[in-house]
Amino acid sequence: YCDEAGNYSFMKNATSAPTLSHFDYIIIGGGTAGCALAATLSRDATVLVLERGGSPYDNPAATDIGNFANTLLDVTPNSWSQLFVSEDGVYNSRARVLGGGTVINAGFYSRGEEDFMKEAGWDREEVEAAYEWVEKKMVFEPPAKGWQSAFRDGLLEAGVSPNNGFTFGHINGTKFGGTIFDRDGHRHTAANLLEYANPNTIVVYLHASVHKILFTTTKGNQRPKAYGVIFEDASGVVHKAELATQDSMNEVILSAGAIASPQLLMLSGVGPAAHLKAYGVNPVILDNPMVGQGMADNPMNPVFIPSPEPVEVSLVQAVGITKFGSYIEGGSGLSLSISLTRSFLDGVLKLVKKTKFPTHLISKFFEPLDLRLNVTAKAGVIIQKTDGPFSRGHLELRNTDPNDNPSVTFNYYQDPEDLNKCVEGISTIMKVIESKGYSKYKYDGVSARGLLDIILALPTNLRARHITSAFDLKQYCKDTVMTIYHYHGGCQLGKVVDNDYKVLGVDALRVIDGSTFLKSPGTNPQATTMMLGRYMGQKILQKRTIIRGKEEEETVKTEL
Ligand SMILES: Cc1cc2nc3c(=O)[nH]c(=O)nc-3n(C[C@H](O)[C@H](O)[C@H](O)COP(=O)(O)OP(=O)(O)OC[C@H]3O[C@@H](n4cnc5c(N)ncnc54)[C@H](O)[C@@H]3O)c2cc1C
Repeated sequence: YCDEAGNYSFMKNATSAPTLSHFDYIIIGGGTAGCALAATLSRDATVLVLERGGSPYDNPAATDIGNFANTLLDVTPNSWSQLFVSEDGVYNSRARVLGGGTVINAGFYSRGEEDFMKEAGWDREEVEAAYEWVEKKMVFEPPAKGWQSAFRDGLLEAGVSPNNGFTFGHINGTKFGGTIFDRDGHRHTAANLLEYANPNTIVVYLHASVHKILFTTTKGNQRPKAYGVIFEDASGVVHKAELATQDSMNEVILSAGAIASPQLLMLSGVGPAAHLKAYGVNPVILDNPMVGQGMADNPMNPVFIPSPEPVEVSLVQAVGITKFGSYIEGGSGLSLSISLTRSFLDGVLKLVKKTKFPTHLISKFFEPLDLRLNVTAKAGVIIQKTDGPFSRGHLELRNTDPNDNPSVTFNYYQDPEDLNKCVEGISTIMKVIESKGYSKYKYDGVSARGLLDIILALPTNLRARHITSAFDLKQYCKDTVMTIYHYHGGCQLGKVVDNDYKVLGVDALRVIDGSTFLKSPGTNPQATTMMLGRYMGQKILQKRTIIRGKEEEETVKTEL
């Protein structure tokens, strides 16, 4: 049921959608969690997936490893990567394509830590089975060539031990993890999980932007209940999809990611009542001040290391899982077009025109550069990611347009513990750079400390630089912070959804995606996000079977 390009027969442009349709489950967002969930639910129910972006199969070269940076920096109006700038002055991106983040990310695949599973209250065996279901379809062992092996050796010399070889598991020490790039550098995405779907019971509409979740209005003490959604196609035509029957099993499920899920809940009337009223959201269905709270983004600080030797093109493969809460990852040989970088940063300038942020670093950066250049960096980049994090912020509406970015504040490094982890992380990176194992990929006489100065001069963000006479790593971490794109929260477990991912205070509505996380799982979250989609899909179907069995029993009894 797919053509040669990989397009599924059940995948259609939303312009062909009827004005009104009915399904057992309506999933908002065909992303990382959404695809896994939809494929699973379709085995025993009718499923509609509404994805605002297009198909990743339309331009296969764009998802190859060599085009990682160019695809991510393409921020033209309908590209797969939607630029946003947080109130912290850090540029960031949101996926806008079937497969979600897995289509534009760095591809590293590593399972979540034990504590994360325990805190979420998940069933261990079913978690294991759900990870395996994902891995069988789209995860590979990376090739571990020259640069990645030298980086691994440097990590071990820097004390991030033991050497745990190749594993998906989250264990302290240094390891190679999985990747969603195959040995030819082709990316496999969450959209591939739809190969598991039942083609007769699932419909995927592309370029279908959901504007609102519809609720039955409350009468007396009755809880509000979701019964459908409104979505707009690429021609601006509005469609409605409703749950097939108003029984207790059918549901609308939000899987629109950590920015859009809290935003859509608010636009549909679920959120802090005063804030919603201020934006004219009507009716307010439920006052829940926790919607949009607990937003977090793990800070990332990079170090670029020009290399005298050629390096392979690699994204994340080796990782150091330190005991002090910093993950050290790296890539090499990234190529990017300077004119695309220019248009990306022009996009940033447009978004921040009227804000407090200084922009001189951006203009200075382009002065010596030829915009026609395509650069393949003979260099490695090593980054530290702070785990957790403890620092948290919030999301607020900026307007009522679901296609626009809401206002997001992450408060990077506000918590001193996060800052300490960064300092230890950067110190470890400096040891890796100075190590014997890494020496082949660093020019003689270049010091790790000197490489940090390069980053201070680059427009890695819009934050002011505070150059002090005595070099201060804490200040360096704050000034050069970037995102590793692992933002999460906004519809957190226990605050907006219960342990079954049902939205508190309303019926027939769940949120299943990264917005429910209390912290970022594992070194990188995509493994656990896809696993969650599969795991919850299975749980929902199990419950459905039990309820249906009971209903059939009741019918037989009544007939007798
Ligand atoms: C550049 C980058 C690099 C990364 N690198 C890695 C990595 O190497 N390893 C790793 O594990 N993780 C990585 N991540 C993080 C990981 O990819 C994300 O955490 C994960 O994909 C989020 O999954 P999700 O299901 O919560 O949201 P998403 O995958 O973003 O899915 C949300 C979907 O909802 C759709 N949507 C939103 N609003 C609407 C609407 N109104 N109507 C209809 N559809 C809508 C979006 O288009 C999107 O497809 C990276 C992310 C990025 C961006």
